[in-house]
Amino acid sequence: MTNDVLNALRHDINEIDSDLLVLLAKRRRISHGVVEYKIANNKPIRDEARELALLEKLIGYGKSLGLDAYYVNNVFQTILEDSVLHQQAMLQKNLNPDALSETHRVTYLGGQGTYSQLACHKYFSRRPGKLIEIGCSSFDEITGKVENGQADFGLLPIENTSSGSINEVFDLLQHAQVSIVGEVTHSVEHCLLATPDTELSQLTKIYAHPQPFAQCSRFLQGLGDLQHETCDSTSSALQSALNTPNSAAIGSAQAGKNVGLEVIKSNLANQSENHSRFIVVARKPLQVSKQIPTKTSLIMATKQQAGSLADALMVFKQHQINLVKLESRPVPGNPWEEVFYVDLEANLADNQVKHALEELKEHTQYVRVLGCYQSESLQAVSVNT
Ligand SMILES: C=C(O[C@@H]1C=C(C(=O)O)C=C[C@H]1O)C(=O)O
Repeated sequence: MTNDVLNALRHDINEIDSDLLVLLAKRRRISHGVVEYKIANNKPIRDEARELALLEKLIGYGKSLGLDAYYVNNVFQTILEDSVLHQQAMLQKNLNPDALSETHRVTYLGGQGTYSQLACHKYFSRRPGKLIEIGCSSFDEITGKVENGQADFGLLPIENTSSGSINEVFDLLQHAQVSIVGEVTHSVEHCLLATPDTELSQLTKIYAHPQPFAQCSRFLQGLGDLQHETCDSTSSALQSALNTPNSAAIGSAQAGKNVGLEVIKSNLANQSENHSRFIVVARKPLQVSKQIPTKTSLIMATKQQAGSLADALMVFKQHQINLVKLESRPVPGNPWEEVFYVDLEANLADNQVKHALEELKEHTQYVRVLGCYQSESLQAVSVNT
């Protein structure tokens, strides 16, 4: 094959890709139109029966065109997720017109190329307006900037599929005067990043934030006796690796590329599916439409007596409220006392949640609602392929 033939084929591929983008943009605009109907008719945003019918039809049609079911399913699950999350964000904007202004100042840990920045872009890409990013060097600084009005939103990682809950953030939520207004999940692909031509065997030191160290513990054990230096953020780990011979940092391939570091090993995390969930905090709570899946997060301290946690949890059962997370943390300054963080699959505006919170007071020393927000962990419809 000559170069000209290759170029001609690539030209055709480029044209098809552009056409696909035009069609995707058109599909998204039409799906935005559907929101108006759903608002006017008070219908849930998500229609799983429609999604299933659509996927089955597309998979069948795809087969007749020689496209395998797995491929068609994957492509359209991504399109549907985008469509539903965009519609939900539009509905939320409609309900809270003042919450997202023309510009939003968002603060997160570290700077360019950090997982926090990637999650921030993912969350705000679905929300119109100009993004002003403010990098911080600690979680305290993030909530501080939201509390004192220097930022409108803060992004905090709360849990990871490999390393579990991020205790520092749970502890911060006990006192910070902020409300949880959103969540976003982002896949985290840890790589070992070093200056060009550095070999794995030459490394004497690795820089990383404590979270990547925990999430890649098995890979690191296999490397033997290397020095580990913890950094405030992935951005500072990258800078240290840039300035120190025979060292590497743990971060995303993109973050490395941004600063001129190369990937010397990828897929470092203990679990191949490594995802982090971030919460979005603001000064004021938001209202969440009953037409979308919602989470309510609480913090509660049970009474110091036998069975008090079980009694508190029974309240949720009696009101048929599904609990999706329960985390306990010690109370600073009161050794052996615990507070519990609870995520409910429910809307604070629902009557059963209001009644449950009222009853919960009888079984607890205190209860505080941390926020009610749009749940972004969409469960994809399952289709036979
Ligand atoms: C667009 C709609 O809303 C959602 C998005 C869908 C889509 O993008 O095709 C399908 C069903 C709904 O979950 C709709 O109800 O038609």
